[in-house]
Amino acid sequence: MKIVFYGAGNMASAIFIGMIENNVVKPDQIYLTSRSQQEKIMFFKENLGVNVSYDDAELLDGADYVILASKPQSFPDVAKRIRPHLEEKTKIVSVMAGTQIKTIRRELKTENPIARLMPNTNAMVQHSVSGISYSENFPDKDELVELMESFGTTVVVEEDVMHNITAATGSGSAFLYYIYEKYAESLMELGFDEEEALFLTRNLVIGAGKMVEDSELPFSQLRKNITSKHGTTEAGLNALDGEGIKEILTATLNAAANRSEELSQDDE
Ligand SMILES: NC(=O)C1=CN([C@@H]2O[C@H](COP(=O)(O)OP(=O)(O)OC[C@H]3O[C@@H](n4cnc5c(N)ncnc54)[C@H](OP(=O)(O)O)[C@@H]3O)[C@@H](O)[C@H]2O)C=CC1
Ligand SMILES: O=C(O)[C@@H]1CCC=N1
Repeated sequence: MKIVFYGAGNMASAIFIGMIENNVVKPDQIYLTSRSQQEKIMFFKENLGVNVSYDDAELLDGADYVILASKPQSFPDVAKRIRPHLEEKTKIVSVMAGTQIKTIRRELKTENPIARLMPNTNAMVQHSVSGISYSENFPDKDELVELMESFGTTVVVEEDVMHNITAATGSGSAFLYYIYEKYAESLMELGFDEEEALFLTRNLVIGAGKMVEDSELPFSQLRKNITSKHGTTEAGLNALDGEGIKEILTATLNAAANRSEELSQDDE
């Protein structure tokens, strides 16, 4: 199997590191290229044993999969590189937010099978939850799912659901990290110094994550187990509701999903 990544940034590296760590592919089956940051991809070559090249003919020769992992705005340049060398057997997998299958087809001028994947950077620890949608002519869906499940779980969705998946899980961890950042800042306002605030927040998040992983209980029950009648937790939760936590999260997710739609219209 030969898997070629156009783009070796945050998302691509989380995917290939996740795949390698899980032994689903060998490092020498992975080929990386980028726009200009040779140092960065040489680091991956030296530390992981993956291949690196800027020669598109060599990269695409016999490729089973090409992973499109640049920013959507860089895709026209990426397409220019790929177009002349794309072989019929190569399946294309895009992780670009908002870029539609029909746009990828048009830019690459190809009838090759195309899938869209919306992963997240938790791929690095094999915990991405990724949406997948396929072009009609995509063969071997099972092979792709198996590859993608090497770095987490997958849900197959219609392409128009990708906007919501992008918001929910593609961007989702960033929203959670931001809440943790703000939590630590609020702890500093309570009087903890920065080191203490980060230590407390980090361990709180790790512990809560492990509870979610290990417990069969729904979130609501985990919460109820902490909340005494007329106690401190109830007081805090009432303040959270009073500030409109649900509305804030709904607005956050709508803004992200709408931006995905806008990105998809940019390339109409
Ligand atoms: N980050 C995330 O959490 C997620 C990102 N995505 C999607 O993944 C994609 C990449 O995001 P992210 O990894 O964060 O971005 P990064 O900026 O970290 O990486 C972008 C990569 O694309 C490369 N690139 C740009 N132009 C070209 C080109 N002409 N030829 C080859 N490579 C090129 C860059 O190379 P160089 O460094 O040399 O400029 C870089 O390696 C986006 O489309 C985004 O929507 C999807 C889900 C989650
Ligand atoms: O912010 C973005 O546009 C990309 C897509 C999902 C996560 N990062």
